[in-house]
Amino acid sequence: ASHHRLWSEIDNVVKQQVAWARLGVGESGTGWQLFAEDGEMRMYRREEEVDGMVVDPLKAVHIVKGITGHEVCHYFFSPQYRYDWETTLEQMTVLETISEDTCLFLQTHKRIWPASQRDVIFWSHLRHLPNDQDRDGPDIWTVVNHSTEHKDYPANAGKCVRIYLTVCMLCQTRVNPPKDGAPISRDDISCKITYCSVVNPGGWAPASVLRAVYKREYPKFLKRFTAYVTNQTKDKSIMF
Ligand SMILES: CCCCCc1ccc(-c2ccc(S(=O)(=O)CCO)cc2)cc1/C=C\c1ccccn1
Repeated sequence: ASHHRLWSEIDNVVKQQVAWARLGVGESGTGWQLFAEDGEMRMYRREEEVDGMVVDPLKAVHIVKGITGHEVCHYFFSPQYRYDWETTLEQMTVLETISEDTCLFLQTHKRIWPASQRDVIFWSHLRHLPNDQDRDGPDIWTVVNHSTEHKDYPANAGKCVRIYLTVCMLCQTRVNPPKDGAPISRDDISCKITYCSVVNPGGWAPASVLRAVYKREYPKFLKRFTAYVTNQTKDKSIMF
């Protein structure tokens, strides 16, 4: 693809995020704390503060039957579906379509009492990392969202507090080929999802409020999003 102005930053952040996402949450001693479980979904966080602000990294691992990593990343990346699954979204603007797999978004999220309303500007990049180079390597589809600046939307100029985030949705598709050589159906596929996020809430917000928001909103978000993809794809041919 023709390289654009953000290309080198995107390439570096994507490589770093893929490596980070592929690190397991290890033994309990590694500081990751399981805080939510639902069926195959496990959600972990680390309690970290920067300048007295909560910036708890989050890592979720989920296994969803009947969908592929390409489908998960397609519905996570594409702006036209976002209002269907992102419940805390108040306003989303595509500031720039940089290439067919890279966009610049401005989002305002609904105010969560007692904190003030937040907005965020981030580039979003969809990438397929095929496993052809190393035979047994995993075939990965990923979307990385990473905060950036935009000259027309300076931080904290309006009513919203600007937040900063890095998010990685990393997917690996598993196929159990049917014994009788029949064509692969949705019963023969599943997707292992690793969702990582680090959000700096910008201006001050009470640690208890932030941790309560994350504890409530992240499990809801991942369950709702994956159910959305399942529902959108169930009658469509498989997008590998
Ligand atoms: C006081 C409240 C401060 C936090 C507000 C907030 C900040 C960031 C974000 C957020 C979360 C996920 C993304 S994404 O994964 O890139 C997908 C595209 O939308 C982008 C933004 C949301 C929310 C507000 C609520 C909230 C918190 C978690 C999970 C879900 N909602």
